[in-house]
Amino acid sequence: MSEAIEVDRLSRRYAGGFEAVREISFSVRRGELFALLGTNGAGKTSTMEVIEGLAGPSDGQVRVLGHDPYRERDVVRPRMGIMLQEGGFPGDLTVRETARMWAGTLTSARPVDEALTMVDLERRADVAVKQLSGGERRRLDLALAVLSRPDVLFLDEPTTGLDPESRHNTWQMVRGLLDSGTTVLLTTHYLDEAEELADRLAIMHEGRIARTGTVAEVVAAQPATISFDLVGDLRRDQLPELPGSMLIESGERITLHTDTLQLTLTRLLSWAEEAGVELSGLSARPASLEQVFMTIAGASGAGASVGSGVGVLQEASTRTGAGV
Ligand SMILES: Nc1ncnc2c1ncn2[C@@H]1O[C@H](COP(=O)(O)OP(=O)(O)OP(=O)(O)O)[C@@H](O)[C@H]1O
Repeated sequence: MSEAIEVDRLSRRYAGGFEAVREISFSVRRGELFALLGTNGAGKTSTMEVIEGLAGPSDGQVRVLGHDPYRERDVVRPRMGIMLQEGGFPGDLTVRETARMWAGTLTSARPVDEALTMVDLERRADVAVKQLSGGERRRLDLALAVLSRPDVLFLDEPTTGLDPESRHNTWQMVRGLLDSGTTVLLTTHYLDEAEELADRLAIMHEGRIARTGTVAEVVAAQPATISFDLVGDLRRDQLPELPGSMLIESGERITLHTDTLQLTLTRLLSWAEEAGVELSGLSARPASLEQVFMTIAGASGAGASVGSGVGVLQEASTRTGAGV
């Protein structure tokens, strides 16, 4: 069996009938890091809780390592490591005492000092938890999550509050765990973190999965951007027809969104060469994960459907060759 986590048409409704998760499906292969991204309130935590076996699904099915994580929690829980957003441990215990206490609940924990070293907390082992900084607490939460040598590790916003060096150290540690075969399900608000770590990802919005795939696949579905300035004698109505691209004029700046970056750029540059025009401030770049995210987040605000890709932009623009 190569799938560590299988989510099949999962829905979760809260008391009162609000549907926080709406028929989502995805799977996570063994040894893979899958990132769950989304706007605030998109349903990431509601989804994670069901996969972790903390709540049952309202509809649909979840399997973790081939088992139902809610009904067969006794079987699945020992093989999971869960890093919660708030660890909630007593502040008067030291870091080492806290880790020892947690290790005492596990059947085959790794040595406490090894776990503290993994998260760079060994020098803080004798400090009371209440004296730790926010970032150090986060790292303690992570140490506790890996104490059981889990097959499946759940990381809920693991680097929130960490300084850049600690973030990079955490990423290194997660890569090490992946190399040793651990499967990781990550939620994060940092898109660079997903770009760094995720083999595949899903972007959730309003309870549904709006996009899923590798970072490259998700980004490829989003139009690329070409921009330049209208300066000197150059006017918008002189520009050539560029089929399949969408033009936005903002002051002197012209921005083109296109699904065919190479073709559109070639046509634009050929025209500029023939016409003897210098395209001042020219830049051409593929879409970023951030643009995909913003399109999804903005789509609902503009009344466009998620998945239409450029719904928001279309309202404020025209297509080249049709009215320019
Ligand atoms: N116990 C609950 N009862 C009712 N509604 C809830 C409950 N918990 C969460 N919700 C609602 O479900 C929706 C999804 O919340 P959830 O916490 O899963 O989102 P999220 O993607 O994790 O958000 P964030 O990024 O802000 O943590 C939100 O509208 C939230 O208000």
